[in-house]
Amino acid sequence: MKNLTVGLGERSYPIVIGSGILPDLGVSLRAVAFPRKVAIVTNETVADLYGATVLDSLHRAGFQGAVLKVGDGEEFKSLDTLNNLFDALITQGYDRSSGILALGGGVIGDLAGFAAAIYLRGIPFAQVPTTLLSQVDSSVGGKTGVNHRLGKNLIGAFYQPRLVHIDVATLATLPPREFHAGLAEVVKYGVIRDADFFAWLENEPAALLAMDAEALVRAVGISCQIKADIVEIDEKEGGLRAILNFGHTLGHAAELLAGYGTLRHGEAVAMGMVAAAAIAEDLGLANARDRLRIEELLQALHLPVRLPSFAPAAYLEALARDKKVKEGVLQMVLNRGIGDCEVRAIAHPDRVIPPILEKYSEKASA
Ligand SMILES: O=C(O)C(=O)C[C@@H](O)[C@H](O)[C@H](O)COP(=O)(O)O
Ligand SMILES: [Zn+2]
Repeated sequence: MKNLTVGLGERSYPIVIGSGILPDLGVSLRAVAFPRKVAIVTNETVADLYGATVLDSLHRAGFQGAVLKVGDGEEFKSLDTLNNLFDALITQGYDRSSGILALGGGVIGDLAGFAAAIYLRGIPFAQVPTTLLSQVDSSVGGKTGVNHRLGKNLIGAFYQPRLVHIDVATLATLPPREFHAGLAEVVKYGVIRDADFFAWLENEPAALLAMDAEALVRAVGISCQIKADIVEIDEKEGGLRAILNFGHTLGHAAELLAGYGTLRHGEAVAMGMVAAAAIAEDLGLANARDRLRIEELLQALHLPVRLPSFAPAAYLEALARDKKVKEGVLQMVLNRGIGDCEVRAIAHPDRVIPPILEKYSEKASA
């Protein structure tokens, strides 16, 4: 078991990581003085798998929990779903002395976190992520929100949870595609911040793919520690935090163009990382070997490495709405070799992106 802290002064919170620790959730909530009345936001699938364990753990620790279900899938990360959730919270009498607990993957965490941020102007919130992607990434750092039809995560708030409680044993019930998608964000941490971690991933794909508990706790722990270190320095993405967006610039565009729910977020990030590494290679920040190591590791982890073949103009239009655009100029996170990165202004995406799509999209490899 690992205990980490995201140090944000009065808003600091623990990340508890272990295998088989879901029944201890109530104890963790008690330790952070979480409100007694808890709305457990989840979906049908996760409720069937873990609802009873969570309710039992909460009751044993003296909490009063009730399950509120939302739809399953990225297409439900919307203002409509949020509104339905507010209907339930209001009609079921959740007040300022209540808390919201997100039980599920990234969609649930982002949606429930945003609900907690704005319901009654903010009530306490806890993250109990059950997918790899949410365990290593979205449950930590306080990015909450929903998608807009014109772009991903365009509506949201920074709102930190009081607790992140991670049981890697929940990953056993994930569909393989979902598990593999989460590994993309794990690889991301190695590329942007930790060459040794990247090398360990290259050596241990089998242990990870076999969901060895020790390997999982290690991978989730290192990922969360890297993320916590970055968030502590730059909570609201004024600068450094943008590096967590490595692979996301083209990745978000691909998700949007394919239609939300078609690509898993991690799959799109995997494709986007290879494309970003190719741009880094063209600019002399990294070499072909670095790009190949990233590509080979992603493939070993069963991830796709070529972007879907949409018209370059469609990609450019989506990129123009990227949240990292500053005064009209696209900013991309590019790797400096392996284990380091920087944010670069791309003054002429119309010159940089089409040749990359030419080489790193599905059409190119057909
Ligand atoms: O926490 C962050 O900061 C990240 O950028 C992590 C990303 O992996 C994650 O996908 C995040 O939701 C992207 O946020 P966005 O602001 O680029 O939409
Ligand atoms: Zn991401």
